[in-house]
Amino acid sequence: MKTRIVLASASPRRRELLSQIGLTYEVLPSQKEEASKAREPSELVTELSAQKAGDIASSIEGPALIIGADTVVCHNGQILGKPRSEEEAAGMLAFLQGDTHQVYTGVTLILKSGAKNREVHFTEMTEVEFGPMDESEIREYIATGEPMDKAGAYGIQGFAARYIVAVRGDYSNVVGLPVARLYRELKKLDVL
Ligand SMILES: Cc1cn([C@H]2C[C@H](O)[C@@H](COP(=O)(O)OP(=O)(O)OP(=O)(O)O)O2)c(=O)[nH]c1=O
Repeated sequence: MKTRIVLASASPRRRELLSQIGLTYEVLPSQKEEASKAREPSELVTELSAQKAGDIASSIEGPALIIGADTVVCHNGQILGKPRSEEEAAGMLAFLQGDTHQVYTGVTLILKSGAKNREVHFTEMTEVEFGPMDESEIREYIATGEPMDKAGAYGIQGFAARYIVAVRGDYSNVVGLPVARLYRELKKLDVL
C-alpha cells in the first residue's frame, strides 16, 4: 500500500515543488510558532524543520510520511529569515545586492509506521549571486509585495530574477524545497 504523504507547510511554493515532481500528498501546516537558538544556519533550519514535522506527526493517527522544511539566507555569517517590515526588507536587499550569499533549506522527514517513528534530517545549500540593485530598484521591488513572506526578502522565482546573475546548486532549494535530494531520501525510506 502507498504511504500517505503529509506536507507540514503553509508555503504555496513547497506545494508546487512537490506537485512538480509528481507526488500525491496532503497539506497540514503546523500552527506552532517554531523557535531555535542555533547560530549555525544548517543547524537552525534542521531544528526548525524538525519542529514543524514533529508537530504534525504528533497530531495525526496512523501510518504516514511527514515532510517539514525551513529556509534561511546567510550572508557574511549573518542569518536572514523573513523580513518583519518593509524597512527591514529594504535593509536585507541592500545587504545582499552585488554579492554572493548562501540559501539553506533544512528538511525533516518523519516516517510513522507502527510503534516507532523514523526521523531523517538533511540540509541543502545553494549559492546565489545578486547583481547590483540601487535604492530606487529596492523600493520598486518592495512595492511588488513579493519580499514580505520570503527569507532574505526576495523570491528567485519572481520579479527578483532580474537581479540574479548566478546560481550554484539546486535551484528548487532556494524556492523552499530541494526536490532532487528529497526524492532520493523518500526512495531510501521506501515510501515511493
Ligand atoms: C530565498 C527565497 C525564499 N523563498 C521562500 C521559501 C519559504 O517559503 C520562505 C521562508 O520561510 P519558511 O519559514 O522556510 O517557510 P514558510 O513560513 O513560507 O512556510 P512553512 O513554515 O509553513 O513551511 O521563503 C522563496 O520563495 N524564494 C526565494 O528565493
